[in-house]
Amino acid sequence: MSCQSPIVVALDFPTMEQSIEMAKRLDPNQCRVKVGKELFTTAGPVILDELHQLGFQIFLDLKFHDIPNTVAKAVTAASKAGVWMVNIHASGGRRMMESSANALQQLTDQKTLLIAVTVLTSMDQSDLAEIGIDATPEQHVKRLATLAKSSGMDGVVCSAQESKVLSADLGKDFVLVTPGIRPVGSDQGDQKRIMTPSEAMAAGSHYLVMGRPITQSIDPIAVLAKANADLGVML
Ligand SMILES: O=C(O)c1cc(=O)[nH]c(=O)n1[C@@H]1O[C@H](COP(=O)(O)O)[C@@H](O)[C@H]1O
Repeated sequence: MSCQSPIVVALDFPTMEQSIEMAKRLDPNQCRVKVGKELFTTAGPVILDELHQLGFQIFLDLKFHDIPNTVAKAVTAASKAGVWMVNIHASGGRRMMESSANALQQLTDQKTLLIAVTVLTSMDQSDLAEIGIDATPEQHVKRLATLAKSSGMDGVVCSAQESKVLSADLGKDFVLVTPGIRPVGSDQGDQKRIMTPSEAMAAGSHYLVMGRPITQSIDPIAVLAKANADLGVML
């Protein structure tokens, strides 16, 4: 049975041992997990097998961005590894996204959600200006998300601050995955566009990615349980 909670815990750890130790404290009925660049680079694909054996659905967050052929092959490999969700950069453009979506459609036995990253939640308008983008984060997210939808993506990664407008414009079935989630009182860190879990869900987010507020807290299980309870998740 698939997990009822929208929370995806980012296992951003420097070693396989630390990530497995954290995963064993978590419960696959209470969250999904995310494997990102740090952990995957250290541990390799075996981390996916280990987490699957513990019963978790996995978001493989490697944010692929390359020529269409290369990215299509990479998402195919991810899907064959059985991950629940994988992401690529929307700024790679239509052909990159379409070739990836087409490649996954060729696979009959596995449905992996294919999600496009729009504007990183660590960026604000001044960061966009510096890389030559003369738009607000919301304008640029809307533009990339619209392109992602028409290129066959299942959804996008954005900040929860954009969830309301994307949900209205692109429909409630277009999956919105939102990092930059900060419960009241938690440290913002390097994130710029943040929201609390309840606000994010009310805005239309489907999945909430939470790393440090859970994994670096004194009692990760308590923080996760409180977030689920605040969201009214029946476990
Ligand atoms: O694709 C992502 O998961 C992602 C996209 C984005 O725009 N912002 C973002 O923070 N992330 C990831 O989400 C996680 C957020 O972690 P915390 O800031 O510790 O909650 C990290 O693993 C990031 O790599």
